[in-house]
Amino acid sequence: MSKLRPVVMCGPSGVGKGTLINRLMADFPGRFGFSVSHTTRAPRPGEEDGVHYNFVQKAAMEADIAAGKFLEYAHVHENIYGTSLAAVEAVAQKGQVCVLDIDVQGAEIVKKSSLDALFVFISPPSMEELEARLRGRGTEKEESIQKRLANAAGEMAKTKVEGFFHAVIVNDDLDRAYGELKTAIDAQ
Ligand SMILES: Nc1ncnc2c1ncn2[C@@H]1O[C@H](COP(=O)(O)OP(=O)(O)OP(=O)(O)O)[C@@H](O)[C@H]1O
Ligand SMILES: Nc1nc2c(ncn2[C@@H]2O[C@H](COP(=O)(O)O)[C@@H](O)[C@H]2O)c(=O)[nH]1
Repeated sequence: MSKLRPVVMCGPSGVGKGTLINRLMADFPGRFGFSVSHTTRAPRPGEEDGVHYNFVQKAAMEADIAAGKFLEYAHVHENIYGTSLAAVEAVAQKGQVCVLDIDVQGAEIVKKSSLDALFVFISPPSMEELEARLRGRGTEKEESIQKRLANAAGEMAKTKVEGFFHAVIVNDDLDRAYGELKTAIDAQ
């Protein structure tokens, strides 16, 4: 892996984006840097402010958006999520390849930005398996699971747009999917 573009990871909630990203970061220590997003959702048990997300109040995030501090932001599952310019810059400053885990709306904005990124979509093997993973993770209340499943179809529709994603990877077997992710990153 020589000089690499930032990697934008998309896919429905619960498909395994975070799992794949964590594996990539663990396998290549110091090579990749995670873009720590801002979100107005509440932290889950075990999530650390400034590590998994910057957890912020809605009014503060809206003020920062108005001040032009975000590369992209979107309303996702009834919360606001966004990538600050500072988050991407912090990774670049360390000489690392920036990895963004964002939804499709955010990816559309990044695509139009000056960030020349590799766009990867992670697909579930089936909706039943996606639901099983979301439930199995044990982080969401029923209402949130339903919202995330309802939004999944819209996210997956974007894979039909010719040329938007450089790679679409079905995360059925984790080892195989991870191998495909590395190949896609290497092939850019
Ligand atoms: N290939 C796989 N086979 C079975 N389970 C998997 C696989 N990949 C991930 N999982 C499991 O699915 C659950 C969801 O994974 P993960 O949290 O990485 O999803 P995500 O796409 O990052 O979700 P979100 O967008 O909500 O953050 C986790 O419990 C994870 O261990
Ligand atoms: N447009 C953006 N989407 C983001 C960002 N950070 C995360 N996300 C997406 O939100 C959903 C839900 O995440 P969760 O942590 O609540 O499960 C997920 O699919 C992410 O891809 C962001 O900065 N911008």
